[in-house]
Amino acid sequence: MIRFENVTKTYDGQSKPALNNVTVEIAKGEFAFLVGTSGSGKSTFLRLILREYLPTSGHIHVAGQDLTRMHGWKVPGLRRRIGTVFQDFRLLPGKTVNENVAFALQVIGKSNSVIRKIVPETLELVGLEGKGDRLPEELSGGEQQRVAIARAFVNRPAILIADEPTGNLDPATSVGIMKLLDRINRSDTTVVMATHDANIVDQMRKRVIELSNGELVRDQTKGVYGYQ
Ligand SMILES: Nc1ncnc2c1ncn2[C@@H]1O[C@H](COP(=O)(O)OP(=O)(O)OP(=O)(O)O)[C@@H](O)[C@H]1O
Repeated sequence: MIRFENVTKTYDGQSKPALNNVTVEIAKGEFAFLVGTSGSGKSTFLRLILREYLPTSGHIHVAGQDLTRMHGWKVPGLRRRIGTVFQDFRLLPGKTVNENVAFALQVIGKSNSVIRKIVPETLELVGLEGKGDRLPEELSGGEQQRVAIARAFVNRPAILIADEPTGNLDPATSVGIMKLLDRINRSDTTVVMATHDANIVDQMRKRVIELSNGELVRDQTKGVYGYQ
């Protein structure tokens, strides 16, 4: 589903690469944690999957397409197949939960009747039934992250990318969010999650890919966080 072949990414004006000759493959339906100290290249890895940047060298294949050869007009189609969740939720303020989730369907041209059916189904899936008319600012952090996950998943993407999704949440709330991501993964969605949350990684025992100074230094099935 995601394949990096000798991928190096050096940002403009930098001498040191943010990612250095990374080769890795994440299969359809897998759940992979991306760990590493601050600045090790995790966000760069995720942004390359979304084709926010092209690699400086190497090749990236996502959902059967070679991103280095992909025409720019195809990028929105690629991103429709990838849901994204971030530490800071990134919900639209002043829009209700229903509107936040519906927005993801409106931009891809789904009809109102489809939206009226799918939005409540997805809110129920993430445990927010009955909260569709609330505003994000009226919800707890954990609930806001559930809205963000509903919005990321409402279009049933092939891949879900999560960058520190539990970074702003307390441990108990984080466990709830991880159960939800696990459930989404079991519905055959490939999940790649960058995290600094050692407890979560140690509890979940999923694949762990570790970056250090832009290099892939560990790739472990049923892995642990593994460093301080
Ligand atoms: N837009 C950019 N321009 C220049 N350098 C960048 C840019 N984005 C990231 N970098 C650099 O690339 C390296 C990797 O950064 P990246 O954000 O991928 O790390 P990270 O592992 O996600 O860190 P964190 O855990 O703090 O989010 C760092 O040295 C960073 O300073």
